[in-house]
Amino acid sequence: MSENIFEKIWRSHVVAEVGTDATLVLIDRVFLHERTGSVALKSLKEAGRAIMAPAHVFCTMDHIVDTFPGRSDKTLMPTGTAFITETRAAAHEAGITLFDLDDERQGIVHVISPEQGIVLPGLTLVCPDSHTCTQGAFGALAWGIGSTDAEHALATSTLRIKKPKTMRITVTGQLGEGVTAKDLALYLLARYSAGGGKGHVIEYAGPAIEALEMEARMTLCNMATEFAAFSAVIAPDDKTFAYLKGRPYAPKGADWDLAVENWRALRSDTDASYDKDYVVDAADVGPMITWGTSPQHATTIDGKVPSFAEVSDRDSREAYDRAMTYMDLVPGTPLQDLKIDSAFIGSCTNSRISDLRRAAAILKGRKVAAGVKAICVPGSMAVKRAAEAEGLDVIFKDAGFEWREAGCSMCFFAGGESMARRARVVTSTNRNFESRQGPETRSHLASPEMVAASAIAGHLADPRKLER
Ligand SMILES: CC(C)[C@H](C(=O)O)[C@@H](O)C(=O)O
Ligand code: SF4
Repeated sequence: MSENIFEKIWRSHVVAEVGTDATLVLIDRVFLHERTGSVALKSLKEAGRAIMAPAHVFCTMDHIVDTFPGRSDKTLMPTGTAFITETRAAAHEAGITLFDLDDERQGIVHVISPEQGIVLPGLTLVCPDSHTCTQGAFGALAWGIGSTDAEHALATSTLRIKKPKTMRITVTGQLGEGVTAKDLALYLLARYSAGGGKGHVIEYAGPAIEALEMEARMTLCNMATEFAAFSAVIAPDDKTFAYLKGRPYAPKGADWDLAVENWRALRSDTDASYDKDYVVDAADVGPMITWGTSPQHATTIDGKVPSFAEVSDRDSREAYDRAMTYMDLVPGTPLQDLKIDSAFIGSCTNSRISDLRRAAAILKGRKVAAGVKAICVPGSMAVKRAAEAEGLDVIFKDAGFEWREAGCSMCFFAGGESMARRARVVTSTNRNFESRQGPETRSHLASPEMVAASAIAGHLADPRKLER
């Protein structure tokens, strides 16, 4: 019987069918962070349970840690220190691998897991964090869970879940010059709505996906969460293997050769079927920006703030009006007329070395507009070091950007770091909810190059139009 890639991974992980609507599946890797992982470790201990496979459990400090140079266990978040110190103590006691604040491998969980070769094709990986789907870019089944499920996974190396449905999005042709994976993600959200992937594992396929480098594939898979999907997956290929080869936790020697041989079979059969099957032409995708408070509120940068009539097929009048008031917008305003207060480059969506390189190419020899607060937070300390080795930090700093230590930072106000009240922020992150980046902040999601171009212009701007 023909199978798609999800079904192949699923089949090889089924332990037992439990009841009519749930399956017990084997969990190969668990990743934790100090915000939610600490909760799981604590209650596991209180229940008197041990971790089944500590060698396959990893933990990082990313959400609550500050990203200022010279940071310590003290945090801007008033109760943050306890999360850090308790996670550290619990991780040591449990014998799991911890990427602590002073560890050169520290960074955002979904950035460092691939960097370290912890996620591998065909594995199941869970983390109590919604953007775990990022790691599906490697042909793994990786998904976000709650802290209680994390406890179950830690104690038993299994999870009881309902089998998700499948959806394929085939992207034909090639993305245009200056159009990125982030633009594709926002385009799909605008086209199919933020609920479009609900309950499904999305397989991204087709020539435009095959052409994406691994870091771009991660950006695309990252935003499956905004799509309400269970997860996303991309079949592994030579780019995947080249990325993983030699990574610390990837197999070595003969084991590597055998692994690659097996991984090559991890592709959907040509006659595989899906619950939903969409085809998109890459030529239809342009540089995107969000205008509202849902990731589906996206349009091309040369567009205008839409009228209700233009979005009424997916937004209620109430949601639209609320977004317009919150974002302080007037329908019909060209998006490029919107002045910004802040620019942020970072997060598990767009903080890897290729993201920083593309932003730096725009910033080189230019200055951030007067009055704009601009911040770059590399996704990991490894990304930070790589960027510094290439002199990217100097380009960012010369342009007027702050250059930070790795972490989630201002992707996530709840971690303690914040933009100014009501600031209009152009941001390379994935969530534009109310107050996501600080009290009453107005976030516009975009690619790193659009964030850079907007920081220079002082208003939302098309990176392709900057004069050289
Ligand atoms: C703190 C964590 C549970 C949360 C998530 O799961 O998404 C965070 O990473 C976020 O992006 O809001
Ligand atoms: S960078 Fe943002 S979206 Fe990603 S894990 Fe951290 S808080 Fe969540």
